Amino acid sequence: MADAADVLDKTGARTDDAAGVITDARDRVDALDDRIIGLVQERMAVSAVIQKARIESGGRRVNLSREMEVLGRYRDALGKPGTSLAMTLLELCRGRI
Ligand SMILES: O=C(O)C(=O)C[C@]1(C(=O)O)C=C[C@@H](O)C=C1
Repeated sequence: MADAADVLDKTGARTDDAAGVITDARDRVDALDDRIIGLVQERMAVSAVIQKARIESGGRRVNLSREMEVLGRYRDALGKPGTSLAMTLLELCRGRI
């Protein structure tokens, strides 16, 4: 059975109140991460539809001008780390180039 010391240790909190806040908020973070992962998987599937249509029409998998637009949206919304996030998303969606 987890005693109070275990709970405090797991959360890094130094009081029971703080440990309760952290435990509840971590549940919300986990739920958000589940949704984010689901959205990323959905984005990968939609991106695959686009790439397949373009390749089957004789075009290339990658469209750099569109990637610049995507990078710009994330940078405008989230700053420099947004650019890194968008680059990771693009790599997930179209593979490494
Ligand atoms: O929008 C496109 O044309 C896509 O192919 C989708 C996408 C993306 O995942 O955002 C993927 C590869 C391209 O290089 C550009 C963008």
